[in-house]
Amino acid sequence: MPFEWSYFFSLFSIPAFWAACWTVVKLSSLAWLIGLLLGFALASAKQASSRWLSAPASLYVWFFRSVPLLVLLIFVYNLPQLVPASGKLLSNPFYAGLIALVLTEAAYMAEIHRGGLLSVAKGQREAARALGIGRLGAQRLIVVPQAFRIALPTLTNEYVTIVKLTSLVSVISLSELLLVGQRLYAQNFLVLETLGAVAVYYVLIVSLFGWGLQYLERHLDLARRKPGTLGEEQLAGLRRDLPAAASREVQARTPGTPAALHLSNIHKHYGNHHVLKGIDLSVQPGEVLSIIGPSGSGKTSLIRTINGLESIDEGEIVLFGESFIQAGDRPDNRRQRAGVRRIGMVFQNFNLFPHRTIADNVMLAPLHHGLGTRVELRRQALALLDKVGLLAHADKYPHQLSGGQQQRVAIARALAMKPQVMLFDEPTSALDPELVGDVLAVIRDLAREGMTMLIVTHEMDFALSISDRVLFMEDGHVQLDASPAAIRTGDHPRVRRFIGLENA
Ligand SMILES: Nc1ncnc2c1ncn2[C@@H]1O[C@H](COP(=O)(O)OP(=O)(O)OP(=O)(O)O)[C@@H](O)[C@H]1O
Repeated sequence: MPFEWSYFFSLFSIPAFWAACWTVVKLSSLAWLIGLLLGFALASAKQASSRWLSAPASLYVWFFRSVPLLVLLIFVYNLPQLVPASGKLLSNPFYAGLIALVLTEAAYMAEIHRGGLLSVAKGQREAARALGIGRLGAQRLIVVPQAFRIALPTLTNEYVTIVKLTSLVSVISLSELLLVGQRLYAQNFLVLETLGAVAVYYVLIVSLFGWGLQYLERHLDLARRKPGTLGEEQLAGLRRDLPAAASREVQARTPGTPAALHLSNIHKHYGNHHVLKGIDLSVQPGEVLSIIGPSGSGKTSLIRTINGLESIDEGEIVLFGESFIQAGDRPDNRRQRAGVRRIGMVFQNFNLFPHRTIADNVMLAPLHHGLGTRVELRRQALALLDKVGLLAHADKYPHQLSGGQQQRVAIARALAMKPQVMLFDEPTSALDPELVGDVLAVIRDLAREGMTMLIVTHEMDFALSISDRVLFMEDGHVQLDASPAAIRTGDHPRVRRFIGLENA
């Protein structure tokens, strides 16, 4: 029997098919959208620290990924036999189909979202926390946008899967494409022609929406965004409008003012590993301290405890005379968060927010904390970028900058919160040697301005030239706390050997 081409083509002008197309589009889009939201809630619950959230979410995902959609469809459609009150909704095959699809898809999409959430680096959350941004704010501004971009290609693919799965809803008599086709070939037996047309309708829907979602993907792909460097004329125009970047009050060292930081008897364990063994330390306003010592001596651990990124097991940290961190504190509590806002942190790996422009990175935290209007804060951000020599790059994304430039943006980002103390955790360790100088120059300028700073560094010449005091740490203890001059001239063979002032 020859293929009936004229009949095949006539199927594209049948209103029932176009109505079925619309049903498929509505059903798939709603199932995708609701599944997307529900899946995200499930993924977040699955990652929660509370078992009361993670256990039910895991159970849901496990169960609904295991049940075949066809079984679920028939079950949901027949549920009114068991729960008559549900009959109003579920006797409509569209809603019964939608509910079954959402139940299944939410389980799949939860796993896709979870993959996205897991791939957002830990440093992103830490950077948010160091800027005083709470857990919810960090999720909304930093984690979710990045996780969504990562998950989008797989989520797009899931839309295609849903469109095809809607053909199963024909078993509960929804007039979607397959059922319209089946009704036709049951009368005329032109099975191949009819199914051929049904296939074409599906391909049409998948292609149209697939292209739409691919366009969205491309639009969100940061690698494709390449804003240029601003020209001299633009820079001159911008500078005319900028406030001075004096971002904080210089702390006067007058007798009687409380120490900027006072650490007493700080102990820290990682499991059985005793990393900080009773650190006592006072830092006066405007003082610059460099912390040096062999690898594993506890330098990074110490600096991370000072802004609450690590908890302490014993001791207390007092900030400008006010209790800030105590052993046994609930992490990220209100008192700590208020203190953290007074401390700026610069990380070894910069931890810039890759989905935001450079200017947005700098203004994100002050905007979140309501420290000014968007216009004022953008001007302040541009002034800070000018201060660190990066105004021309304000509208670029972090991936367009060198490591040294990224680190200078990270310093500007920390300064935007007008901190009273700055912490630097090996700020130049991840940089090529030729990029180190510019970052150190920015830190040196801050020291000259009187910023209170603690700097973990392996740059010995820098540490000796910039610091009021150098702390030498070894095995969780501060072995020496002395001025650079005292280290140069004093009898400290171990430290002098470490610094390279004496041969081993
Ligand atoms: N999150 C962690 N979990 C378990 N152990 C850790 C953790 N962070 C650090 N440590 C351990 O604590 C010790 C001190 O680490 P820390 O990073 O503070 O040393 P450091 O002096 O900064 O070293 P480096 O100069 O190499 O960065 C090391 O032995 C390290 O392995």
